[in-house]
Amino acid sequence: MVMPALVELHERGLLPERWRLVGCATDRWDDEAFRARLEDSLLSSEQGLPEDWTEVARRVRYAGGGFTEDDPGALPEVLARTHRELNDEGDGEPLVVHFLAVPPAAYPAITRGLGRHGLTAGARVVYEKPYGTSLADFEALDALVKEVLTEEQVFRIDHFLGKQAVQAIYALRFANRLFGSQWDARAVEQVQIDVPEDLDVAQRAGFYDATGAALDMLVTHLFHVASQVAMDPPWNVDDPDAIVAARDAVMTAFRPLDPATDVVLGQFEGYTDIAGVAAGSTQDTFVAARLWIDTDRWRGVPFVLRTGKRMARKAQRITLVMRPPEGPLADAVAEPNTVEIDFSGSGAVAVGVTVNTPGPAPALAYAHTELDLADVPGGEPISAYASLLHDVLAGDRSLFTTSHCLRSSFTAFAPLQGPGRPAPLSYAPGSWGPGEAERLAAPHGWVLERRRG
Ligand SMILES: NC(=O)C1=CN([C@@H]2O[C@H](COP(=O)(O)OP(=O)(O)OC[C@H]3O[C@@H](n4cnc5c(N)ncnc54)[C@H](OP(=O)(O)O)[C@@H]3O)[C@@H](O)[C@H]2O)C=CC1
Ligand SMILES: O=C1O[C@H](COP(=O)(O)O)[C@@H](O)[C@H](O)[C@H]1O
Repeated sequence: MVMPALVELHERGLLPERWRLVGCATDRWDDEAFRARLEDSLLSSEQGLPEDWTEVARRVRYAGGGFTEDDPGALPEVLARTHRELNDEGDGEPLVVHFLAVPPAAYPAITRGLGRHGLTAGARVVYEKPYGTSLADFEALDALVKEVLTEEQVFRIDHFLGKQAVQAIYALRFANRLFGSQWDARAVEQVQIDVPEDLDVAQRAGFYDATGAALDMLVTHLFHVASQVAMDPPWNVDDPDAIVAARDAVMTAFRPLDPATDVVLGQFEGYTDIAGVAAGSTQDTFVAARLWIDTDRWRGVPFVLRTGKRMARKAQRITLVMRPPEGPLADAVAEPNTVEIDFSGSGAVAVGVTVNTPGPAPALAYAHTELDLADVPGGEPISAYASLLHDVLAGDRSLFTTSHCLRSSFTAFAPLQGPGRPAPLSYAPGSWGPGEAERLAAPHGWVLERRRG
């Protein structure tokens, strides 16, 4: 994720003139071996190898031997050398960004190590999600991070907040009375945030079996997308503090999940046969949850969230299911109106409406239409990671999460990690997950699944 984003920024001229990438992992490769690995992974990525790969590769360094408090491996020495190199190339103190794209269990040792080995001065540190693995673990990590770093140095990333169409919600709501005036419990019956994935977990079985769908995706990405949909209007969309405050406020109103009635977990058949997955693992690879948000705007409206691996297809969609009409045609309407945001890629906005069928015998029909944001003239879509990495370099924190917000999301999530956690139900690979999840989206069902089969 990080390397393609860096290459994207480089190709668009959005990186500082003098930049370097220092990779750090346990393997004791040299720079050339690391470059070869990056080259392979870029070649097999959607983006491909940049035209000026030689120029990019020239800027890549590698520090092996891992990095912990007790043993920092080669990182301090390679960073010091790189620093000198950059100073020789021009004026101005280089900015160091430590990007922790590692499992959450590694954060405490790395954080302590950054402090102990003198690598924090003037640096920014990006923590991947999940930032903590439970409420207690989050609190411990948060206290440790605050001992070592100032809040201005910390960037807790959740790349779904950087997706273009997740950000496009502001324009939809706040620049269009048509949508903005309907964005509440009076008009909306249900909100669906549906992120099925057809992807397997075999490439990252160790991480995945220690994490599971609910921790990997629900308390992180899906809760954050829910907060973007549900937030009250910030006092100024151009003020990062206003956005952060609006997101924090709505997350405080997330009601703790009730696992007995509002959560269905699943595990795809064959999961425990994957190398790296513990024998008899009860880890979830699917989660569907009904979240209640106790604000005046949303009280009584279920937010139904769903994601899972090896499902029927990949999609990322927010659907506002609107309440039925009142008046003379109320009984003739077969399908609810929908306002939809496809937040994969550069995104799309769609509506489902009831229209008249043209012809001699007028009848009502349901029609669905979609506006691809990539077709908006002048658009130059940027990937979520590139956009967020650019924000880190610029020091813009509006799309990064705060401790307050993560405390609220782990508090709402906590019941699912207690004794009430339901056992995962089995589902067939290539399906939409356990049938039991259907009831959470009642009465209309999961819109994405119904429409696309
Ligand atoms: N994969 C994805 O699609 C996405 C992942 N993320 C997040 O990124 C992070 C990493 O995920 P992913 O890359 O899939 O996970 P991996 O299991 O593939 O781990 C990535 C790297 O972490 C290093 N690592 C593992 N354990 C430790 C440790 N104890 N100390 C130091 N380094 C360690 C490994 O280095 P080595 O091989 O040297 O041990 C490995 O190269 C997670 O927090 C995940 O939530 C976020 C968005 C998308
Ligand atoms: O963080 C993660 O996100 C990916 C999905 O992200 P996308 O933007 O590439 O669609 C998910 O597959 C992975 O399990 C999770 O760790």
